[in-house]
Amino acid sequence: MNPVVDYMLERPVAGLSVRDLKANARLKKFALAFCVLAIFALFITMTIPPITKVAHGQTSMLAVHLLLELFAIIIAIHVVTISWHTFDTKYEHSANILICGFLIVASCDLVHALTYEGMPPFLTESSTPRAIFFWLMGRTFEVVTMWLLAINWTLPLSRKLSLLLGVMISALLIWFGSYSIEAFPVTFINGQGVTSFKAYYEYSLCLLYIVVAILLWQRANRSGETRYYLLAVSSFVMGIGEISFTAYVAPSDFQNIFGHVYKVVAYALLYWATFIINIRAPFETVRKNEMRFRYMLETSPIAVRITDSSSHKVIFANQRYAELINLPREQVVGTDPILFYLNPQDYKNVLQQLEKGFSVTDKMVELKIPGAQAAWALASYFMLEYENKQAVLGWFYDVTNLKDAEAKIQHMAFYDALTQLPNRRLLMDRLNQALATSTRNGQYGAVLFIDLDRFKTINDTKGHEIGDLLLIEVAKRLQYCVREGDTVSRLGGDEFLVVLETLSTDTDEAAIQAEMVAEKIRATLSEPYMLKERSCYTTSSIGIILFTSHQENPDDLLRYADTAMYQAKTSGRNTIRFYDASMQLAIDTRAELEDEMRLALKNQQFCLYYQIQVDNLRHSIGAEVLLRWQHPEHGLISPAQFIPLAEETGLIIPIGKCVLQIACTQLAAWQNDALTRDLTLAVNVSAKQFHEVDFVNQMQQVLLESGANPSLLKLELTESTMLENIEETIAKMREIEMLGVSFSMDDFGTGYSSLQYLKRLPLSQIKIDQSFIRDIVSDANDASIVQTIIAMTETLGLNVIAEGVENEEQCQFLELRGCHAFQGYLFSKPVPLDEFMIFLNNRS
Ligand SMILES: Nc1nc2c(ncn2[C@@H]2O[C@@H]3COP(=O)(O)O[C@H]4[C@@H](O)[C@H](n5cnc6c(=O)[nH]c(N)nc65)O[C@@H]4COP(=O)(O)O[C@H]3[C@H]2O)c(=O)[nH]1
Repeated sequence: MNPVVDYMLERPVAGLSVRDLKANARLKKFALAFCVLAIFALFITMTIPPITKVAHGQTSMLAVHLLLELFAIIIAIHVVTISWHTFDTKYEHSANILICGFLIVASCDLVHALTYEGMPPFLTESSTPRAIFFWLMGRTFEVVTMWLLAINWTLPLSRKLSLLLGVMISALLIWFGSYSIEAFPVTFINGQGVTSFKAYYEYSLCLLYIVVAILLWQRANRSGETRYYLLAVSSFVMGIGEISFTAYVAPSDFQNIFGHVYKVVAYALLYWATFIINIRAPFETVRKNEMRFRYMLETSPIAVRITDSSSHKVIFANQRYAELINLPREQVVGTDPILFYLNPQDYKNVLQQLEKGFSVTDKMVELKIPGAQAAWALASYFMLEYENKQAVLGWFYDVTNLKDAEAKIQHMAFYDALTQLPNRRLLMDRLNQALATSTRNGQYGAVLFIDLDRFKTINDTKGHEIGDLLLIEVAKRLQYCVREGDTVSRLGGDEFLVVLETLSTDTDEAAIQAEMVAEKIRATLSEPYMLKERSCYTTSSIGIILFTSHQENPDDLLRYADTAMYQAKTSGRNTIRFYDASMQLAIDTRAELEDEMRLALKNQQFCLYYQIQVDNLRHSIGAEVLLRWQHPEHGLISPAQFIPLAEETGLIIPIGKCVLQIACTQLAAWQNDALTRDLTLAVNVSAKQFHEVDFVNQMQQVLLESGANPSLLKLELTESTMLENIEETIAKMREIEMLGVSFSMDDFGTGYSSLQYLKRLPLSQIKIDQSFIRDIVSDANDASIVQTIIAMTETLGLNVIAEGVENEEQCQFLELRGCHAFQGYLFSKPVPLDEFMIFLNNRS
């Protein structure tokens, strides 16, 4: 038998199992058919004249009657006894009614049989009216009992009191029927048959029986309980049987006997109903419960196993257990469970605990699975009696997937997904351990910070896929270069970190050892790579820091190694550098400066100085704006100190925007003053700023917002800025030129100074770098360079201006060579705006 299939049949549908529903449907058909048959039989009976005798002679009639009545009496007593014994079961609500009611019915029917005409005297003489009285009482109490049953009424009495009530009513009726029958209406007249009282009484009973039958039928439909259908049919048969008791003339008439037969049939149905209630139903419930539990076991996602506690062999296992240990179900029974434990001691300990009377719950066990990966289960064990044997019940909740997921999560938390190397978190942990070991044994350790040179270029030019493959290959090579106890990790991007342990106790020796490993790494990483059939090359810059005691902080060690790596990078890449404290100081200062610069921008500590530009007649022709940082602690800071870092960090972009805005606003303001109306303003623009994608838009916007005259604005770009991506630069310069803005090439002469490029660039002016001006009078070389530059600008039709003019000799020299614009301390140093305005006023 398959418990699952079996359970499905027993599964409740609207409170009833499929089986119950089918059985009820069958029973209903049977009941209805039975009722129709009973009516038909009655109809036939009623058409037969009443004189027909069924028995030959009085004696045989008595025997037949007694037999028929005995059957009913036995069943009535049966109902009483079964109800007595099932009083405490779920049918108890009807039990006390049945005890009391059917005890009266049984007593009445017994005395009815004993007082039947022709029977020997019982208490008094037997007679038909007496027998009829007990008959009518029996039926009356019977129909009332059934009615109470149909409406589910309960006698508020105990079992014993219900019995006592039944005995008392029975005794009262027997006494009345035996000694005071005269007080009861006449029911039978010899030779005439039953009286109309008796007939109407029977008709009333018939009606009541039928009403009760209907009520019971409705109850059966509502509850789905089979017994109510049977009780309903029983009541119906009893009811229509009553009609035949209205038709006989002599007690031995066929109709009387036929009525008794109906009663026997009705009682047979009653017996069936009580049998179902009291005998079959409990077994049925037990069977269903058993099936339900089996089903639960079979469909349980938890593996269940029962082992004999003496032989230790499996005596029961559900399907899930068979799946868990990867064996066909039929092979599981008889196996020794200990064979499946990865650590058999686990199971032995469990058995010991159980023997001591303890249960073992939620124990994590690892199971050996034939032909498969080991499984993890959360197991609980209990002692149990199973099929009369002492047994061990084991529940196993398969947590292999959870364990795998846990391992995966742990791996993800501590390992880099691309290279599978320990990540920063795990590295810090290992570094802490290495520091502790080093403190204990006094041996040096080392942190190697490895950064791939030009990895970004490889990534950009060859694609990220190749970049990823390169990182994976680098990880492999790094692991190959170190010992087993050392840690190789990836911090992210192209940065790797190696922690070397147990180096020498001597500093120099440890440094040599660390350098040897670093050199091996450097050489190995610079070997060519074949990635997706494409050859690829890279080198690495390695920074090293040695450590020896736990006083070192892992974060600091990483920072120092990073600094050393940076040092290696600035020393030309593909090199190794040990950490140097002065380098760290410089880096820290830089970092500090960067933070301060951001703050300065926020707090508007940047301001502009103006330096006059004049022509050969010393007339003011314009000015150059030069940035200053008014530091709250360090005073005025020159741009030479912060512009390079601002460029490196990108801060030059917001700073440059700010300069442009102030300069243009100032230019617009000058429009209203005759003294300044014609002055040009030169603004330095850094390469980063100029190459911003929307620089043209920025210019456009700043001009629009400020209202400055673009033709008076001059942007100073260095030669290197212009030559970086020359085509794009030219295009951009042309766009800006269209706005009316002109360009001056700053620091000319210090760079490439190619005539070919100069010709193509939309410049209006060239600014000779002050380094040539400084010694122009004394240095023939500088003099000839300046002369060439001036000649070149003439050829190209460009203006020329000399910066850093500090004395008259320099100025005259330049003038003589054809340079007619000057800027320098000879005229004025860069000064704040108010000073600049005073200066202009004084000059005028
Ligand atoms: N010894 C000497 N020096 C003279 C003389 N006349 C002018 N100078 C200095 O020469 C520098 C000329 O500026 P620069 O070549 O554009 O060189 C500038 C420029 O490249 C950059 N800079 C200044 N302001 C800005 C700015 O707003 N944006 C950008 N991107 N760079 C700026 O900082 C550099 C240095 O600026 P400063 O320190 O102001 O230095 C200025 C100026 O003070 C002189 O007769 N003798």
